[in-house]
Amino acid sequence: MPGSSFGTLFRITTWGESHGRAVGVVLDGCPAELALTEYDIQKELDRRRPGQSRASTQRTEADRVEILSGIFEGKTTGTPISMLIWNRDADSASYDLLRNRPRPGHADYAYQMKYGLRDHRGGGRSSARETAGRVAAGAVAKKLLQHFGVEVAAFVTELGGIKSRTDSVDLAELRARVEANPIRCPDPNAAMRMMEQLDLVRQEGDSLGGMVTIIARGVPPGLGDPVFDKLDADLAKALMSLGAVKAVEIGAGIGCAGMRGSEMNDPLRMEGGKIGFEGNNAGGILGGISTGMDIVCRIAVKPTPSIAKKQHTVDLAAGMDAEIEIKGRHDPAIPPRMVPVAEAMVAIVLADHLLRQRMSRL
Ligand SMILES: Cc1cc2nc3c(=O)[nH]c(=O)nc-3n(C[C@H](O)[C@H](O)[C@H](O)COP(=O)(O)O)c2cc1C
Ligand SMILES: C=C(O[C@@H]1CC(C(=O)O)=C[C@@H](OP(=O)(O)O)[C@H]1O)C(=O)O
Repeated sequence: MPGSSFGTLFRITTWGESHGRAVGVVLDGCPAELALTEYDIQKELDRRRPGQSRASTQRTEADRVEILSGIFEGKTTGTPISMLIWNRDADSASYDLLRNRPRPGHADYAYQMKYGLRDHRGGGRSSARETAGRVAAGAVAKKLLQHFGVEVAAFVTELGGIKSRTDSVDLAELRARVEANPIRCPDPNAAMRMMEQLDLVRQEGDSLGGMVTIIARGVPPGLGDPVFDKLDADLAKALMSLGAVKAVEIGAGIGCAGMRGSEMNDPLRMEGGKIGFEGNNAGGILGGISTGMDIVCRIAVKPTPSIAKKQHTVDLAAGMDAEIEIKGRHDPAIPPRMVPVAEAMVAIVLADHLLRQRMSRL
């Protein structure tokens, strides 16, 4: 189905709606003989699952994965891997009054303009519930990357204007600190202040935005393409394809505009017989191709559009101005929930390019 698939050799198609029976993914192109268990998938889905803290939507879903195909006796078979996650706690009645009233900031109006009709219960395909399929496929990508010594970790670096300091360089330690608090910020002081701010804003019926950083370590040099399917271009598309992401930065990102060449360039040098770089403003990518340095992406995530505060909208059936009060269960801020989802998208792009790179040289 056009618009539902992503990737070239490691290709995913997600399916399902937030208030339909289930959501899921078909992953085609994963090589055979990759050791893979249900637990590998479940542990990533558990990180994404809604309803885990007051920083998240109160919709409670177990999100147990059912693997329908592509795995035999703990290994991938090389055939399409199909995975299903049931919807058990959709509260569709909370959307009854919104049938003809598009939510400001959400996809409702544009979605209706595209298809001419719309299942008004939840965001349908534009709901973040769709990302469960991406995270399931991302878990397979992570397993494949592990085989090549590549790891991916994401964390919240800013929420509601509160910025964090991140000094840890060890990804395992970083990950432990990220999972230690519901904000998923590795700086415990900043995380505490972010949560206080979030509690205040939630009480006012409002929401917050923020920034998420994603690091990929151990990526071999040479992944990507010099034109069009540049690694940074594919990462930007993957991350921008997530709801609420409004900007993607690689390395120095937007800050590069104010720098001089002598500040921006990362000089090369020999380090113990190997070639290295003195800095990483490039974010691990030059000319669309990985350099072997950490790949560093930052995404700007807008405040959750579905807020409890009364807002102006229109009534599409009556053709009149109207007011809207949203009663459903929504994330007061998206960045903490974005962490496993952004990791999954980066892992999928890297897995795709790893497989492509194996075809580009004898
Ligand atoms: C992980 C994640 C969780 C989200 N949670 C919510 C939510 O609870 N309520 C909501 O209205 N939007 C939520 N969104 C954002 C909407 O899905 C998104 O704003 C909508 O699809 C419109 O897309 P756009 O913001 O990119 O224009 C979430 C997005 C992500 C990625
Ligand atoms: C259900 C999830 O998050 C949902 C993301 C979402 C949205 O509009 O993006 C809206 C809410 O869902 P509902 O359709 O029930 O109003 C959130 O609860 C999930 O992530 O699994």
